[in-house]
Amino acid sequence: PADNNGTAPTPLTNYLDTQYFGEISIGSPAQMFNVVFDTGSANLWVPSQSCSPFSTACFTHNRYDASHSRTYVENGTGFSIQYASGNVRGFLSEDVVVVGGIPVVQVFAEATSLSAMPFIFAKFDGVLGMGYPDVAIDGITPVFDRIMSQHVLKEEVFSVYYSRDPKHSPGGELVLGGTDPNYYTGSFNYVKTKDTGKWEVLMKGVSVGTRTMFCAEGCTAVIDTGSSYITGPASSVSVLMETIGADLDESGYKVNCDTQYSLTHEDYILWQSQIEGEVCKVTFRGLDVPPPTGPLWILGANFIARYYTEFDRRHNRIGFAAAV
Ligand SMILES: CC(C)(C)OC(=O)N[C@@H]1CNC[C@H](C(=O)N(Cc2cccc(Cl)c2Cl)C2CC2)C1
Repeated sequence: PADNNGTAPTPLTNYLDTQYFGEISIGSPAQMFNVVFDTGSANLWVPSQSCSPFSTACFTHNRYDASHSRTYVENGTGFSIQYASGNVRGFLSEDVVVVGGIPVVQVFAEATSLSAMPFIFAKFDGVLGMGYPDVAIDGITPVFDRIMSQHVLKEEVFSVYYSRDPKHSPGGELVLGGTDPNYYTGSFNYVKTKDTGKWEVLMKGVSVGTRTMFCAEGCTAVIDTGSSYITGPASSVSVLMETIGADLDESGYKVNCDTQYSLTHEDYILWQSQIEGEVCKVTFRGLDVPPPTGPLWILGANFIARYYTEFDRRHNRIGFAAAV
């Protein structure tokens, strides 16, 4: 349950600074799942026991077994999500879901097919969407809305800390109902959400040093805890990468590791040791989202790792503070 000051923390695991996930349970007795708490979506789905044996991505993850839960309620409505990078198909079920110790009766999707790309790379089992109900597929009330209607939280907010060091424990923390002062310094700077219904803000510009290079007249930025990187219109990102001397190859932008960056490079350079030696990946990606949704920038995990973020449903605003 929410602890005595009306907040409920969930520790997160940091996998390679690109996937941050925490544990929830579904069913009675509890079946445990690792989920990404994704502000860019608003549905809960986990792999299903009745997943096709040919779906590798399904088979290498924890699967929900309705027949082993005494609180399972059948629904059966079809469900599918089309991601940019893949898709999830299945059917709806209802059961008790426990997040941060708070139980809710929740309609969620049992995934019976998960596209190999990208889910074979996923260390998490499923996704718990923390977006607004407007984004929810099949009009399902999202988990956080079910928790808010229980009036157990001190504030109708949730906050996210993502560590920047895979060795740091915990790798991050989600707090329902408040913030965790252990993970930020200074005060919050609040930004109104663009039009309520999505965790997106009006970004006033993208600058390198003191020079505003893009979005000078304002553009949309999604604050997306479920995305690994910062993405922007491909043309803008390619100019940005040129400025920092990065080259593009099939796996994204790279720079050589000993180039000094006047800009806080640790915020967007991901050092990885690979077979062929050390590789420094730039965590910016070009991604052209077609209108009307796009063009937009997506500020993902590496942005959130730099700025402790509070998502405020009461005031439809997002707060940023310097992460420790
Ligand atoms: C329109 C709608 C379907 C709601 O859009 C979304 O749901 N949009 C989601 C927005 N947030 C990121 C989501 C995403 O890309 N992944 C895949 C992913 C991300 C990082 C690392 C890995 Cl390995 C993977 Cl598989 C889900 C896991 C969160 C899509």
